[in-house]
Amino acid sequence: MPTTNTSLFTGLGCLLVASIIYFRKLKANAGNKHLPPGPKPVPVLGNVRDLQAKELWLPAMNWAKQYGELVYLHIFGQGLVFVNSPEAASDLLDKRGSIYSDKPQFTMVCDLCNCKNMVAFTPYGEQSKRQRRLMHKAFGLPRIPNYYPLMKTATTTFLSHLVASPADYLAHVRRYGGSLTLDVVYGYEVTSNDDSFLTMAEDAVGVLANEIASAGGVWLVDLLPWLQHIPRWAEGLPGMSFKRKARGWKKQMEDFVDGPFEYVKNSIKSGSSKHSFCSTLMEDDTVVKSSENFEFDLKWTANSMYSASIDTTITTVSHFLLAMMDHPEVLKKAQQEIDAVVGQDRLPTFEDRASLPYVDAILEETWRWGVPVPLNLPHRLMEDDIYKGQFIPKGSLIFGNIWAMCRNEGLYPDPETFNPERFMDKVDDETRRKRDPRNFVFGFGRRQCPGNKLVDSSLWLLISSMLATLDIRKPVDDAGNVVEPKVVFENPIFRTPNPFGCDMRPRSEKALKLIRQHNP
Ligand code: HEM
Repeated sequence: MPTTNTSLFTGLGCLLVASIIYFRKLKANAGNKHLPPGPKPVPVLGNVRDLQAKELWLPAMNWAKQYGELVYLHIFGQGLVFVNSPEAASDLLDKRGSIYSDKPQFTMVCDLCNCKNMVAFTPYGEQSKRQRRLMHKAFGLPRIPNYYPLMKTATTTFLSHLVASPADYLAHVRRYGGSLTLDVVYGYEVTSNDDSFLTMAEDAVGVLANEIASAGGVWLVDLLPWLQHIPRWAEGLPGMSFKRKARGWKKQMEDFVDGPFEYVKNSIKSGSSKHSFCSTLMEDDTVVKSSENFEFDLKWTANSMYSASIDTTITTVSHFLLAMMDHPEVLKKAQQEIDAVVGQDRLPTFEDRASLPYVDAILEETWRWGVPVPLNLPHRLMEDDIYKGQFIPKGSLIFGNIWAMCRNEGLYPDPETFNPERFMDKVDDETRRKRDPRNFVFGFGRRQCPGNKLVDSSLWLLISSMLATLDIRKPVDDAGNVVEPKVVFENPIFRTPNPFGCDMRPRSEKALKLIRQHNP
């Protein structure tokens, strides 16, 4: 047998032995306690064959229907728990947050690619709490109106780019998401679609979601962490190229973290800085003095917000466009509401929001129907736990099954249909609160998305302005036939559709004038 294969087989052999030991230990710990039900595993490998990288939320939904509110699987002894009901998510991830708020420390992403200080990966403890405090300071509800002017500029710039080159709509959405966050977080103004920070972010976020975290983010080195120490010569062996890849990605991630932060520091030094998350906190002496880790925390926190906002924004806007193309009657009804409340001589503003309930219902239904992060980002259980008589072992990865919650027929009858009317029904406050998809789509407990209030405002302004000024239709080919958008999901974490065709144009001369008036 050639040496290359010998090494691979030795590695797999060790994995097998390690898994047997681990699984026996797990069984011993479980004793006669009952794990939650789930698909039947095979010895040692566990449920490897049940898992798939693409659209895992679809089988996860079937498991939820078959087994109930908690489902347990394992791969090589590593427990995976799917939490399928809002009640269980609240009981475990919210109320028992002190043990359900850790994050898995995968060797590939955290150590080899050095992403361990990005907020979504930091273990639950002092550092994650410090970082979340910084974000809360800048993005808590009372601070959101400070960002309204930036949101307005980003929205009107987006509309004017869109009418100038509608075919490039996806590039404009990317620029919208990236430039708004660059401005809000670093005070940096993007001036073109190929801006260097924007491109850097797009590449780095793409590598993170599609390469480092592909196949759910689990690499052989995550299961056998000692493999991270293989010598350079071994990197050419089959299955061992991860270390060479990680070196390149680590440099890319560090440049992505350092570049925009250096920009803020230099602009503060030269006196040219704009108001932003970083500049506000850097110039606040009380904050600086209160923590010796301040600059480090700030640099990584700023980057985390930047990286977390781009794919999620693109995903949400994509679902909005798909919904509008499929439901012209919804678009029309929203335009009638806007025309009645706002008129056609100006764009909607935040003061109009309370008078535009149908537009709000469209945003809510877009979150619910689109589900940007269907299985949440996994949390890690820090201690053995028991829930309704079921044993959940310490170290299990906990997936909030947001997809199943947003497709819950009790909360949302006919859940596959995009139907904003469901949020227009007169219901009591308690029912309204329970059915608000924002309870789910931003995750849970102490790791819940810290950008949720910001994005609820920024995307409201974006979609209300699009509804006010644009017609959004399925494209038509040269022969006049409607081209159905091809909707394909390949990303393992975000439910981002692959690019699809969409025909957007000003709905009237007046609308075009309005758009041009803001960005001549
Ligand atoms: C467009 C809509 C967005 C959606 C649907 C979304 C959704 C999520 C979800 C599901 C999580 C995981 C929560 C958990 O682990 O329980 C998360 C985490 C996070 N999000 Fe968002 N997000 C969005 C936009 C944003 C924006 C605009 C920012 C920043 C300005 C942001 C910053 C973060 C950060 C830093 C984390 C990690 C939090 C932690 O682990 O402690 N997100 N987001």
